[in-house]
Amino acid sequence: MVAGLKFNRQLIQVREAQQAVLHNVNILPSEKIPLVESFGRRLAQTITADHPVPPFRRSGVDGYAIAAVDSEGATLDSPKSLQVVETILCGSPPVRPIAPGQASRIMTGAVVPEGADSVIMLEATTSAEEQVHIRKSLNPGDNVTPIGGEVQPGELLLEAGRRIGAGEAAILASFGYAEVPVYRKPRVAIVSTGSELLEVQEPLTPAKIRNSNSYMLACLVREAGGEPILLPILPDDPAQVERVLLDHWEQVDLAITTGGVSVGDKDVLVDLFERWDGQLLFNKIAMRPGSPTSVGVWREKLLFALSGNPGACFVGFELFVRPFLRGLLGQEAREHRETVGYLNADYSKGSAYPRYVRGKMILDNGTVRVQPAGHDKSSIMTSIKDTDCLIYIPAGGRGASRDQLVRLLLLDDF
Ligand SMILES: Nc1nc2c(c(=O)[nH]1)N[C@H]1C(S)=C(S)[C@@H](COP(=O)(O)OP(=O)(O)OC[C@H]3O[C@@H](n4cnc5c(N)ncnc54)[C@H](O)[C@@H]3O)O[C@H]1N2
Ligand code: MOO
Ligand SMILES: [Mg+2]
Repeated sequence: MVAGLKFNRQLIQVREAQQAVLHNVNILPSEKIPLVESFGRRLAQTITADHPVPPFRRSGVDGYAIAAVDSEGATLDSPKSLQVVETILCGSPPVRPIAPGQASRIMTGAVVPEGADSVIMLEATTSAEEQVHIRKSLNPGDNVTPIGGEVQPGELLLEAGRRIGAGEAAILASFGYAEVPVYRKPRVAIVSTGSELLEVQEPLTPAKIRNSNSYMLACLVREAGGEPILLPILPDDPAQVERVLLDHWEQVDLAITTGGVSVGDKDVLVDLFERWDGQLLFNKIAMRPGSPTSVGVWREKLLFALSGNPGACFVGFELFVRPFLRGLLGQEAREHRETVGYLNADYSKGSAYPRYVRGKMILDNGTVRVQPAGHDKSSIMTSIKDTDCLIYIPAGGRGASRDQLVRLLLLDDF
């Protein structure tokens, strides 16, 4: 990019910008971690079943294992009596097969013995000495889960790229993955720039504000499966920003800066882009907020220069950084899930560019409605906490009106 860039920017569409970013995805290497620490991580390997579940014929109730044919015609008033040959507890295989006229006492989760094809619940029996009286007729298979009844050997259980949560952890444990292959967490440097910024612990002084973007971004990075590396706030000095970023460049996979991307005298990232040896992918996007959001490739890594305005910073992360992180973590689907919903209030601000308005979904008796944030200016930070979707308002003069159906980008990570 050449000097004069500040005022000479080439506008591109959001989709083109996203594609330019995603073009630079290289899936991260994998590592093995203990299962107990794997929550929220992304599987680096497809998991298939190497054994059936259950691995043995399993009783679903406490009662007696029998051959169903031996219970034929049994009722409450005319029970069938069988000889009890064994008690089968969980964790110990049965030692005696059932012969005609015989039964074995059995517990929920224990192995159904040879010769038995069903289990009668304890409550439908009475017993005396070595005898059990069956008071109900059973069908073969009643209360027995066959071998492989839940999972057959060779079945696909979990695809690579999947986020590990409760259900995935249960599967991994069942199949013996004490160590889980996951993609390494992307390490993300976060640098807020701006000479007006104070560290969180500092008292307010004239013309200053505390840095909130770094902490917001650190949460977003974590939520997306990355490891945030918070660097100290930096003043509007491009040489210093360049030096600090380069000092950390080896140890990170990407960097996010905030602030200094517009046309102010001290817009420090713009000045950095004029002096660095990187390649700018774009510096002006047809969107609100965050039109000056810029992304470049620097020594084979991406630098996401997000706007300093908190609202624009948030939207910039969602539209560009999160899809990129999904890519690094091996996910096929990198874009946000979408749905549609009815606007719960007029949104009368028109715009030359499409808008991504912070919204909160309301599930109203099977209908999705969406409340646009009351304070949605890009400088507003307090409405971010109530945002679970971005409302897409197409470019145009009139915005959108209450009850109009609008596109929604869901911000949950699937
Ligand atoms: N003449 C023009 N002025 C502006 C334009 C424009 O096109 N022409 N664009 C506006 C838009 S749109 C945006 S968005 C902002 C972009 O600003 P920058 O990315 O350069 O960000 P800064 O100027 O550094 O800061 C903007 C605002 O955000 C506050 N800020 C910055 N960093 C933080 C932080 N870490 N935590 C909390 N708040 C932060 C900063 O104090 C400013 O108030 O430019 C418009 N101007
Ligand atoms: O595009 Mo700026 O991000 O509106 O405030
Ligand atoms: Mg500025």
